[in-house]
Amino acid sequence: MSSTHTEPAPAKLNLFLHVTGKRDDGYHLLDSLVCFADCGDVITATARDDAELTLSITGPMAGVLATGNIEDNLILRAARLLRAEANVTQGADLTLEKNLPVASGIGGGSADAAAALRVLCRVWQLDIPTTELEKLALKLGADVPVCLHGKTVLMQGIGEKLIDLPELPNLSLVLVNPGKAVSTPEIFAARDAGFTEENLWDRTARFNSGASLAAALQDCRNDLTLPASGILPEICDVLNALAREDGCLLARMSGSGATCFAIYDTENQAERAAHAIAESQPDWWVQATGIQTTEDRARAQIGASFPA
Ligand SMILES: C[C@@](CO)(OP(=O)(O)O)[C@H](O)COP(=O)(O)OP(=O)(O)OC[C@H]1O[C@@H](n2ccc(N)nc2=O)[C@H](O)[C@@H]1O
Ligand SMILES: Nc1ncnc2c1ncn2[C@@H]1O[C@H](COP(=O)(O)OP(=O)(O)O)[C@@H](O)[C@H]1O
Repeated sequence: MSSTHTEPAPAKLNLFLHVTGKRDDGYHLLDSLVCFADCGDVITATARDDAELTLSITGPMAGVLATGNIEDNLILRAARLLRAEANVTQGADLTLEKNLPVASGIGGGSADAAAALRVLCRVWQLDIPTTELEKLALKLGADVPVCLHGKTVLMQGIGEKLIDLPELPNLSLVLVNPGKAVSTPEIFAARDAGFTEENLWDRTARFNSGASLAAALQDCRNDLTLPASGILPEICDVLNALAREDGCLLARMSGSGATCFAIYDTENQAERAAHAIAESQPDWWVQATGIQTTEDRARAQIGASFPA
């Protein structure tokens, strides 16, 4: 059996994000509908005979991550943690193809950490129960458990409570980032509103189209949009650019920003919107995409990557 394996690290989307409380340690309690886009980073790992862990970073968004302190990368932090907890003596050579903008509210680092845990379990042939792996994931960041889970869920607690939901219809999405990073702790700290009630989302609801899902999402919001756009006003420009394109059913920020997404009525409209926005704003990151379905996840199990 080959000792090289590849795992996709899909972009995480918070279709809504309600802040419902705050813990004594400063972490916020969330209620968020999370799904995964059909685009993202890609992690590859090859087992080594010695104990070394290496990481090389390629791809259009490698930038600061490749020139910064590589030891701090969430992929190596995940690898070190897994190796220690599972008493592994082998090392691994890892590569990250960085396609997602960094610090952008779509969980790039968290998705990478989760994919690193998954790929290393395969490379090192570890059979760790999901609950144990999720506990380990939480030590790496509040968003890592949901990225490890990789399915549409209602995420609560600080990110550790994951409630499965009926599958969503595929969506015609456009993701846009204005090319500026925002800091998650800074956005939470800038929030001065009260808290939103928990459990506003009907967990049994099934949607047969993007339009019916978008209609239900109108009753929800992203509670971090106000503090984030106070810090980075370009977020309002991104939301306006998405909203004014034909067929836009909903435009909203994901996570702590600055990436925003819009749901369009048809795939053609999403493609046209992406094209128009990219043309008028060449410095923005613009991506037309769908969401991960059960079929996509099944393909991922056999090492498939994302569509070009
Ligand atoms: C806001 C969310 C929503 O999905 O997404 P992103 O914007 O990161 O994509 C996540 O909760 C981000 O999770 P993650 O990026 O893993 O956060 P962590 O590294 O654990 O925490 C960074 C900092 O953010 C704040 N934080 C994070 C999560 C949370 N539930 N409450 C918080 O207050 C804390 O100040 C914490 O010190
Ligand atoms: N593999 C990685 N990809 C992206 N960011 C990483 C990675 N490893 C460490 N980081 C750091 O994690 C922070 C959060 O990045 P990211 O997870 O992309 O943000 P967000 O969760 O808001 O999308 C950044 O400051 C970045 O420097």
